[in-house]
Amino acid sequence: QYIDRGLSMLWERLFRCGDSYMEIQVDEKAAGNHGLNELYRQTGVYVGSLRSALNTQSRLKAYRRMDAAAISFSLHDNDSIDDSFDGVHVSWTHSVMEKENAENNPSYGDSTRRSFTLRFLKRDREIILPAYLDHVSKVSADIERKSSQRFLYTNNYGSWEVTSFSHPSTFDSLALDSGMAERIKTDLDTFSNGKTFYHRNGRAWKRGYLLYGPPGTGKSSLIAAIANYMQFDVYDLELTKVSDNAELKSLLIQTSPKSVIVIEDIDCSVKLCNRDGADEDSKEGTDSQQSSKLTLSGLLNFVDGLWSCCGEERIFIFTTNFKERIDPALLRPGRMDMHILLSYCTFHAFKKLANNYLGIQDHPKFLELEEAMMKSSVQVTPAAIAEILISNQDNTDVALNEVLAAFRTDGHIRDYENIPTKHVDPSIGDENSSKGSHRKSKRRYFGRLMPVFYRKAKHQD
Ligand SMILES: Nc1ncnc2c1ncn2[C@@H]1O[C@H](COP(=O)(O)OP(=O)(O)OP(=O)(O)O)[C@@H](O)[C@H]1O
Repeated sequence: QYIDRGLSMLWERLFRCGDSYMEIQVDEKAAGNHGLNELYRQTGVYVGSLRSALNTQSRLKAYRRMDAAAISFSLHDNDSIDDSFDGVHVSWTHSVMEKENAENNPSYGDSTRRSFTLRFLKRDREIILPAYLDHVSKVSADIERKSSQRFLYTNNYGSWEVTSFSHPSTFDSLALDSGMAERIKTDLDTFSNGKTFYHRNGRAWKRGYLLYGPPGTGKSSLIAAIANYMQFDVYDLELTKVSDNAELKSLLIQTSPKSVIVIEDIDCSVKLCNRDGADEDSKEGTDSQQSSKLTLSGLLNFVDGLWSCCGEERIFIFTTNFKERIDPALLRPGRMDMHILLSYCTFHAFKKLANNYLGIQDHPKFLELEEAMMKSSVQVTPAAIAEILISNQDNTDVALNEVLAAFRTDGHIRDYENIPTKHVDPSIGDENSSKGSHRKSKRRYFGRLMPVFYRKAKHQD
């Protein structure tokens, strides 16, 4: 096999020797003994990810990084693989030379010298250099990010505490209105591919989403789905645990690029002072008041100020049950670019939940259900429907009858607009505060909200 391979490489070289080729060697070690060459490692990841690697290679190397969720592949020693970029054909060869051949070169101290060689026609050099090598670096960084463990950070008075993030929510599991998932995914894709656009227009490469709507309509689940779609880490910012603007800035600086920064229930997080640093009772803000407090202008700067650009490709997400209670300054484009209403369960969303929890795409009862949903004077959250379906997942008929009953019931009805505001004093921002216990119970019951049905609101967005 080795002789065959050697002969075919020799034949290829002889055959191509008349052509004007250019070769670029990417050594494992950086020139001048400066440690390992990052581009070598990235090339290994890249060539192993090429579709042709699995389809055409007769042998590959497999490995798993310490923090990686998936197995990766790389080229075997002295094998070659083809690739194309912008219509140009290139090939990579992974060469491994034993010490006898490498010992004349003092820069290689260990027993083997490994390198990748990129080969392409000289006339294509304008296309390949340096764009193709940049492409190799970018693709491999994306692959590594997607296959590695992701993290959920929560702030605790000035620093982030970290735990692994493995929320299962995806755009496929979410029950959303028709076309909404596609619209959000398109926006995320445009954002993700928009580095040049943002830089050319002098804008920070960040995007803000406001998710609003009644409790139990999937705001937290959508955040998890967005983070999973983008393969980003999540920073869950609890404003009640931020003592002042300086601390907010310091937390922001500690976040990494390619992350989602979330402030849930922004309307009830803290009683923010106005933009001048004065709260509603005292309109005369001073400099010292501003720095010793968390103010609205501190929060505005967090989302849109100079420091908000300290890490690239970041997504800010605010959630609220009451959009009208948020200061308009926070909501303007550039801060919250897309406002997404998550509302009560429509028939379209219900079918998704029925598929998720009962495994059915259609049922004779669906017609009756659709009619009941249209005529009903009550509205049911996806969380409540999900709860009914989970409790009756072994019996489809019972589950569907209970959903029908929910839309025909007069019991458990609340007026959504009458839910009290959950404002709390920032000075009591601990787990015993009403906000703290709201968030605590929300975390405890994540996915298990009590079924509460709401009367149809008179003025819905
Ligand atoms: N649109 C949805 N699609 C699928 N499941 C949903 C949806 N909405 C709610 N659920 C289910 O209900 C549970 C609670 O939803 P979630 O916490 O995302 O709601 P929320 O809108 O963030 O509520 P709150 O305003 O109280 O924070 C989820 O774990 C999920 O199982």
